[in-house]
Amino acid sequence: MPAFKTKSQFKTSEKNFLKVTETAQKRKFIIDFDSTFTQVEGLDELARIALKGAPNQTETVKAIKDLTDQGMSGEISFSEALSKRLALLSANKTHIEELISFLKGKISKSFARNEVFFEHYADDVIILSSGFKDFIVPVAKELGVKEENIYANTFEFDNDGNITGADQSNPLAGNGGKIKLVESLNLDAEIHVIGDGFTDYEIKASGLGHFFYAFTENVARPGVMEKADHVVKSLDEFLWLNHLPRSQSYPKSRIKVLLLENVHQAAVKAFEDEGFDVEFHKGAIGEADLCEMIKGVSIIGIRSKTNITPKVLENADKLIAVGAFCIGTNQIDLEGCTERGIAVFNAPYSNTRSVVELAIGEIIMLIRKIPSNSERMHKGIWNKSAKNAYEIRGKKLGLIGYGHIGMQLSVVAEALGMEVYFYDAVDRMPIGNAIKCKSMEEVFNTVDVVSLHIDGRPENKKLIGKKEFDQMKDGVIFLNLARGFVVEIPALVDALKSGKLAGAGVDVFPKEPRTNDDPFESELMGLENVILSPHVGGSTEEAQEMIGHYVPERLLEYINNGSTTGSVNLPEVQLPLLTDSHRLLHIHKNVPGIMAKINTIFAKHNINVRGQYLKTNETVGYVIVDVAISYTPEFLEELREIPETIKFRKLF
Ligand SMILES: NC(=O)C1=CN([C@@H]2O[C@H](COP(=O)(O)OP(=O)(O)OC[C@H]3O[C@@H](n4cnc5c(N)ncnc54)[C@H](O)[C@@H]3O)[C@@H](O)[C@H]2O)C=CC1
Ligand SMILES: O=C(O)C(=O)COP(=O)(O)O
Repeated sequence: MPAFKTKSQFKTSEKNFLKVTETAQKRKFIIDFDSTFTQVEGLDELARIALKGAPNQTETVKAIKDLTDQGMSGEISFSEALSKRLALLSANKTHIEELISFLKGKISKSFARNEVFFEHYADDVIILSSGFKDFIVPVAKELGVKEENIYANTFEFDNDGNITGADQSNPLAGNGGKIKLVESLNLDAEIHVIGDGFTDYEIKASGLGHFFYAFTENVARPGVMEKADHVVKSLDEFLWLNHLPRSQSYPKSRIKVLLLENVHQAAVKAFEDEGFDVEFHKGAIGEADLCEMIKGVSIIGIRSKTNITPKVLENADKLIAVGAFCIGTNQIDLEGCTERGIAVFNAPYSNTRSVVELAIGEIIMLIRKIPSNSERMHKGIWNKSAKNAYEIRGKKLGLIGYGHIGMQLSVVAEALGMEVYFYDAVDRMPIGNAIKCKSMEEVFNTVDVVSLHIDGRPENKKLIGKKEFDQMKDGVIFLNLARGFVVEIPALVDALKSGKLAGAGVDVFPKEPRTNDDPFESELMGLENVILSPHVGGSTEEAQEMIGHYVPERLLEYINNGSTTGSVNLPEVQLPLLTDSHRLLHIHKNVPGIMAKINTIFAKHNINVRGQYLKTNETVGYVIVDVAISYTPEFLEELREIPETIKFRKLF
């Protein structure tokens, strides 16, 4: 679904609503072009294009960029920066054509998504730039800016179409150009100036502008930011601050997303592309630090090693959603999240295949005694022998836990000629030729290889100990790629040392290092025919990339549209896209009478309901109502004040 509304989705009634909120005072919006309307500086890019392939390209482009920065930050005068830059450029008209098509793809993201503002205020938006009309006009017109409202320099060319300089009669070619130009416009309005440079601030400083907004989506210049009335990370923030037509009900650049444990960059991009304020960390974060870091965060993305504990939740003053970029959610206080109306999502299938492949690989390696052979070889010992080395064909594989991973492993193992037996706490239908067992003990008594694929629910703590190992046949291969705490490590060590187990593959541990810089310790270290791996069952490029797309999609659907598809703790609702209405999302305690209270408020305020959806689970109810836009703040307040309300959001 689109993350923001396009012009056509922004219906008349919504525009009318926004009109009402306008102030009586006429406003004009003076907007800078380079690094504000577009993500880049036009002249720098022109230099890059014109000097492509030239021997001195890198140095010249850098020199031009340095001059741009010096001019923008006020270190040297504007006219000095401009004339020096033009002297370094060896550009002509064909380069300008290339630049225009490049710049059309580099319109700042928050500008591109707010076409509705430019359309609505076409008469009041002024582009004021020390750049050049030759490339600014075709780009700014893309969003509906009127050509007559674009003020900028113009190039001068020689007969061959080469740029020779700037039209010096234009006030914008000299120092203080922007001020002179605004003065000449005689604007009788409240002037709002948006830009990233010192010359933009100077309009306000000269007394001609009323407000200056330092725009930092593309470049943040501290010297300019400290002069600003407001620092805005996106145009959305500017529009929100001024109650102007916009595509985001609340600016995403004010919504903090904290991504931990090196989640795939696709996830970072998904949130950044929509303008969220993203913070990324490679490692997991411990409880004490997370209690601080979580403050002000609306969305957190974690993997298996960051614990969202009750204490963390106590500090999560703004948290709306948790994304587990993995399968397991045992690291999250799900109950606490539900009670607080925080939606939790995971990636239930994306790394299944990766775990299965690792399990198959380990079974073959262990049954052939490759780990111990390999270790000896590294010490120079050659010990060629078939003794106690077997094929997996015809061997019996026992699966404890026959969920997504267990089932897929079952299919692949059968394809390799293994017989599969399984036990699951839930009555699961066998796939292929797998044989369902009534207990773990029945599996243990039967099979040659035991592999655990249960989830990490608290009841599974120490599920496998001495008693269970004793129930297994002698010489069994044992795998744990599920969760470390489900196995009693001392009992596993004893079973390996005594020869009860012929080998083991262990990917998960009761205590795992939080980052790659922390040491790993385990009693399993140094044991014969044991494969230890650093919890990499799901760590493949394929799985991580898939997860990096899948989880943000779920989170964004929830944030943007209210859908809870795939949530592991909130009632699942798949909602239609929101058009021509406002959407109210109300999460409440699931107690009798709550819907009556909600409906009474709707009736009292005579609200025109366009769609209503309700789903409950044991703890909470989630009601979504699409309403016509003509409601009052008092109506919203009354809904919010229903005592059973847990969370209330409004989307448009
Ligand atoms: N090593 C790694 O990197 C990875 C580890 N995992 C772990 O694997 C687990 C399983 O993943 P999926 O198969 O996708 O989950 P799933 O939820 O589809 O399957 C788990 C199955 O275990 C069963 N189960 C739970 N406790 C049981 C018990 N005591 N006895 C018998 N059956 C029991 C459940 O009924 C369910 O059918 C995850 O929860 C996660 O902890 C998952 C992905 C990667
Ligand atoms: O998916 C799971 O549950 C896993 O155990 C994988 O965890 P990870 O993403 O590697 O921290």
